Amino acid sequence: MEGSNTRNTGDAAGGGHTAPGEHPGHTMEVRHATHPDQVPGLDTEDLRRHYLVENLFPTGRIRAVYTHTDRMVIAGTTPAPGEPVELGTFPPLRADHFLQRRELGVINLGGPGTVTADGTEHALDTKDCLYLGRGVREVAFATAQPPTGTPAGPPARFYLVSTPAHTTHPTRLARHRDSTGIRLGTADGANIRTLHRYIAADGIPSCQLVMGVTVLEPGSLWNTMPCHTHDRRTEIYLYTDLPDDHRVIHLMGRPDRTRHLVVAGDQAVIAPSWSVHTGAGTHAYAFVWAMGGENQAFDDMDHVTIPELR
Ligand SMILES: O=C[C@H](O)[C@@H](O)CC(=O)C(=O)O
Ligand SMILES: [Zn+2]
Repeated sequence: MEGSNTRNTGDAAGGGHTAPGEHPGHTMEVRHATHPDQVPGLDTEDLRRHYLVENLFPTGRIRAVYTHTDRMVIAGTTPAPGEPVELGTFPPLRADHFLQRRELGVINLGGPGTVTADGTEHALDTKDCLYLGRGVREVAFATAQPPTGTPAGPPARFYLVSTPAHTTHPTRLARHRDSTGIRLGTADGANIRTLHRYIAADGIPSCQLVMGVTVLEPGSLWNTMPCHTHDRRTEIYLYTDLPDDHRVIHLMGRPDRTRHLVVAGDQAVIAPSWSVHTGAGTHAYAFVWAMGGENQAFDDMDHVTIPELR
């Protein structure tokens, strides 16, 4: 299959020049939407090329993926100590700045970090979530300096999810340590987990973005089982806190024609509205889930019973 993943860097779309606000090291890959009838004909590599996002957290620069599936953008960066990474803009957006027509959720998955938005610095610890609304112009990500005399810890690692926005909502921070979350699952189902809803109808207000983190208990392996689809929203899972030598077996596709992707930590999977999105790890893990689309009604799901899966 040709032409579905267009590399669209500053060079490709800008005719060799870099416009103001575009950072030469940053990249934005554009992925087209797919039809569910394509899935049964896709082999492992094709499935991964369309739905899996790897290498999302380069050091000192941003890698972004723009999917035409609900026009969600995901991106990641690992700022080197002392060298903030500016968001800027990307040629495929044809925007003066990233948030000109968009809103953004940011979750830090690494050590302590900061996000500076139009001059205001926000400190984000691991799993804290910052919402930036439409119209914010200057955004920079940094690894926090350790207090003098203390050795440097792991760098911050920022995961970004953005959707188009029709109006402005205020910047807001949700702290992981202040969130009690919702306990779900059973020991018999090997799926005890805590779901933290950050950007949502009952959380930080947004235009369409819904975003949070689910953390599995040690010994629990399954997320979202029984699983579901939601025809009014696309959802993207980013698996994290998974040791290097472990994987999540992620199920996707129409409920009666599933396929699987073998996913490592810090990789993301795009689930179009027709696709289930569930998985079992060879080890416990956490994942960031983010949705965009027609509504924000979290419970607007079509549940799939376990025997219905094929
Ligand atoms: O539509 C909602 C999403 O699939 C997730 O929020 C589900 C989830 O985090 C879980 O069950 O652990
Ligand atoms: Zn879902």
